[in-house]
Amino acid sequence: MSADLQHIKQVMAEADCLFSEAEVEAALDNMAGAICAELADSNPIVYSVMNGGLIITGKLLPKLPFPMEVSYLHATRYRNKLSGGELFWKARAEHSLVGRTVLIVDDILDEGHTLAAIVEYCRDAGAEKVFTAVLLDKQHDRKAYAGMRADFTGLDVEDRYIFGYGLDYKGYWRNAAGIFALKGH
Ligand SMILES: O=P(O)(O)OC[C@H]1O[C@H](OP(=O)(O)OP(=O)(O)O)[C@H](O)[C@@H]1O
Ligand SMILES: Nc1nc2[nH]cnc2c(=O)[nH]1
Repeated sequence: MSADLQHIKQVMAEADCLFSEAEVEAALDNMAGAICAELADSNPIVYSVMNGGLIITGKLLPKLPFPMEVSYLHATRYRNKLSGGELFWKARAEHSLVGRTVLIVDDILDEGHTLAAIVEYCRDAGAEKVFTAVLLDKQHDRKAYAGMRADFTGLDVEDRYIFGYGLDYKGYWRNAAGIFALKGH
């Protein structure tokens, strides 16, 4: 086994589990109920924000029993690093958003620059209403603007480097079935 993979395994062995798979699933059920109450009759376009939004979108959407279109956006500002930089767009919307209700699904609202930029992009593209859903909201006072929250949030999480359920550690452990915090961060 390469030294790198040894490190990746070590990171998981030493990590703290903040939320179990069952706790995440319960949070997703709650989110689904709230989203359904708000958006069931809005014929939304749902955008998963790649890569981190992949797992939570796949888990959440089958819990929403109403018509919707589904696609993805790809914007990243961490690029497998532990701190964020400038937002880099890899894929934008292909649908016309004019007059549409849009739901953006991502794994985490940390500082919020990613979500803020995506919301602005959808509004500029003519969306009538833009909603946001994140599994995790990281608790700190470094948000893009004071009091920033998604419209739908699964769990509040402490101010540490998180991985699992779509969130990566150096590109790994997006597949981890729980929410984990990196030792010492
Ligand atoms: O609230 P912010 O501080 O802007 O950070 C949140 C964003 O960071 C992560 O994406 P990342 O840029 O790591 O790309 P990835 O989804 O491909 O991992 C995460 O998936 C969110 O999209
Ligand atoms: N993997 C990961 N990506 C992030 N993007 C913003 N915050 C985080 C975090 O805590 N973990």
